[in-house]
Amino acid sequence: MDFLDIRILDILDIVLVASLLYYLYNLVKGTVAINILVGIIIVYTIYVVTQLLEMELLSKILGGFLGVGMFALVVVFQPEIRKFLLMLGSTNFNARRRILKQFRFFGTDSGPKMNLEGIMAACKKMAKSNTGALIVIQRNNSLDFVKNTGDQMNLEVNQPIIESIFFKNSPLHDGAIIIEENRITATRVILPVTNDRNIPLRFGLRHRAAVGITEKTDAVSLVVSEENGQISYVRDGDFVLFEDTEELLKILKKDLS
Ligand SMILES: Nc1ncnc2c1ncn2[C@@H]1O[C@H](COP(=O)(O)OP(=O)(O)OP(=O)(O)O)[C@@H](O)[C@H]1O
Repeated sequence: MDFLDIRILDILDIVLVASLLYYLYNLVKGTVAINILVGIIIVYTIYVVTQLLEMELLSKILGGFLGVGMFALVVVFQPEIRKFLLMLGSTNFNARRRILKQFRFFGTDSGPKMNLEGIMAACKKMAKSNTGALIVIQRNNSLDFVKNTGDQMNLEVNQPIIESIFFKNSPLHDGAIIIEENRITATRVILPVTNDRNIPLRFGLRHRAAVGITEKTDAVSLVVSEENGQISYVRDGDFVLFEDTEELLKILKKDLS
């Protein structure tokens, strides 16, 4: 049968469309654009149904609307399209390296191992003393576009360094730090803040910034609240729940392996 004749290219086609939809969903999640997207999907579904039922007039009207709508979409989604292209263009080569690592026979490690124990120990200590902190760990997408808002650094990650950066009287304590490949590459970074209205009001700008960067990129962020010493972990624009710091360390190791 013809439809069972699936080629490798068809599978690749499906995977590419699925990843495009995933990227798109990540971009519009939590913004008003999601409502517009749902509206378009509804109009398009009605259009397909009217075509199948051969309802000439309605399908012509909807077809015309969708045709003109394409141009309107570019205008309405201009910020999202810009972010999408930025995200695609800034994907660095760590992902490819990681995939290759999976296939490597003799498992020689590429790149330095992340000192997650040091980061967690620092977070625990800062949580005890109610020291606010915002740590962003880069994964595959480059964070260069936010790094430029802060000071470039090149420090190896360890507990005392992180604690001294966020120490209340330190000139570097404001904003976020960026960690890539076990090095702190920027401090005092200003992150994009999420527009998500579902985030509880008790969370201020530090938490909203942690969510914002993980919505726009695949980075993960750790927040220590200055107000109550609570540690939060944010991934893909959502707060990840955990019982204690031991469990959080395990989740982090899994996400960053
Ligand atoms: N866009 C941003 N990017 C990076 N850091 C930010 C941003 N906005 C705020 N911060 C940092 O968060 C700090 C505290 O902000 P705010 O009190 O609103 O956060 P919060 O989420 O209530 O956190 P906390 O529980 O620690 O008070 C600021 O002093 C600043 O260092």
